[in-house]
Amino acid sequence: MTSSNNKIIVGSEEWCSFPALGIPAIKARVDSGAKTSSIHAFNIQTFRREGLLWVSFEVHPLQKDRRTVLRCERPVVDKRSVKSSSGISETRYVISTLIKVESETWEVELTLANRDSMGYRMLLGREAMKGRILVDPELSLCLNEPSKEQLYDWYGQPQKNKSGLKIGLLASNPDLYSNMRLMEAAEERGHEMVFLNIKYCYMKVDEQAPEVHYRGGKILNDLDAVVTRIRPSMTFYGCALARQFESMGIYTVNSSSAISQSRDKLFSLQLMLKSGIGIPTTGFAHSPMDTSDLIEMVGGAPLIVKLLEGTQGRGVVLAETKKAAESVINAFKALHANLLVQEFIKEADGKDLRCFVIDGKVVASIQRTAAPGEFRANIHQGGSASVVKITPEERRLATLSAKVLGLKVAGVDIIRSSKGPLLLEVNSSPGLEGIESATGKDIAGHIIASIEKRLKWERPVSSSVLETL
Ligand SMILES: Nc1ncnc2c1ncn2[C@@H]1O[C@H](COP(=O)(O)OP(=O)(O)OP(=O)(O)O)[C@@H](O)[C@H]1O
Ligand SMILES: [Mg+2]
Ligand SMILES: [Mg+2]
Repeated sequence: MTSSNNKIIVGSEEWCSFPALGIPAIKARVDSGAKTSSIHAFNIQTFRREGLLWVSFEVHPLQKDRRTVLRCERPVVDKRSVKSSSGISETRYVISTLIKVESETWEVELTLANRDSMGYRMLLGREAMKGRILVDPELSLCLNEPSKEQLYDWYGQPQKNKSGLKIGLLASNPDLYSNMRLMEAAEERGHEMVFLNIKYCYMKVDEQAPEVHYRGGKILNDLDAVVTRIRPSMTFYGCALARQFESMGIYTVNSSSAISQSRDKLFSLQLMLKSGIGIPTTGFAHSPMDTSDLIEMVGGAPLIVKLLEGTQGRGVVLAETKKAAESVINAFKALHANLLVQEFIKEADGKDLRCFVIDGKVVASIQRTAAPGEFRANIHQGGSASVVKITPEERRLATLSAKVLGLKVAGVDIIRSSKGPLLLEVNSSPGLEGIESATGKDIAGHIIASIEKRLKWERPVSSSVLETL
């Protein structure tokens, strides 16, 4: 349908295609409120071709279907930095490519977004529609809609037989970004993932036939692997469940022993030191009497006092003078808390590194920078994240720390001191949001891939005809 001035009339959602990207059909949400158009892209990687910066990325052209994947390549025409509400800066690449709507073809700019826009794989913004399209928001799907047969022809029959792995996600909150991404990545790679709420699992401790049951009485006996994402407050019970799965011969990542070990901060730092990993000079105490000696032990003020139970930067205090240090330690003492005093690495200038280690390799790293006037780089304390290139020494430190604790997946925090990189801590359930949005990498996919490798699972040859497009 066209208007009197020959513009194409569209409704709120329409099918279009991108001939130069090899996308024969994709349904777009028409959104004149957005300036630029965007496409939901993942596994975004840049490379150089004939001196130009190119980007390669994958697209799921069909809604609610993560198994159909197209890989596309285009030169980068622009990079835009978008800062999310959580303070994470994200680089979005912009490409220019041909769009085809009905029988008309023209060049448009597309932002590669790594989030679904309201369940649509693409968003058609007003710049792309300028001079060519009129929107009637009362209508939808006014243009030619591809038939089911046509879609099968282009994208292959939907696969019915499940040949993937069955993986459990042992965690507490299915709505957490990290957990949603793991579920998505497993499905994307052809597996079935079930969310197992730690609270709803119970077990039969039996030498011959150990079992895990799930709320309602279902016996969990058909899992190939379990991804363990245990929050600190659930360490005891979560690790007991992980151990139970292990005794049933199910592969766990991370394993129960590695998690319990890494949750004990004193023990894990002692293990690190034994392997020659450098940490800031640290003193440990439980409600100490000899406050003054404790302070001298780590070189005097300024120093850092940490509650052993703290996370996300809570319970970490900078004491600038000996007096301040004494009062903080005495206050913690009154709480009968386990505490740690540590040399303050001033030259780190409010920055630290988070290296994400999977299977002995650093797959992504970010630098976290504290908000002005703050020394803690935690995102939860207003810090911001950016991509960083780490040195070979930092890489070694990160992989060795994960290895010493036996963690297949680890978030290793490193601080840059004048004596070289020092280890701050190792996290056995590192969050994915900060690192994925800052680097654009599919870390969840990496985790699932490491399970496939360990279980020697091979991807069945795709029945689709995508290669020929
Ligand atoms: N010795 C130190 N010198 C300088 N800065 C430090 C030191 N220790 C910690 N920091 C800063 O404070 C932040 C928080 O410290 P740390 O990571 O030890 O505790 P946490 O973040 O509460 O624990 P978790 O990461 O498990 O949530 C670090 O990210 C770092 O920026
Ligand atoms: Mg900590
Ligand atoms: Mg930390």
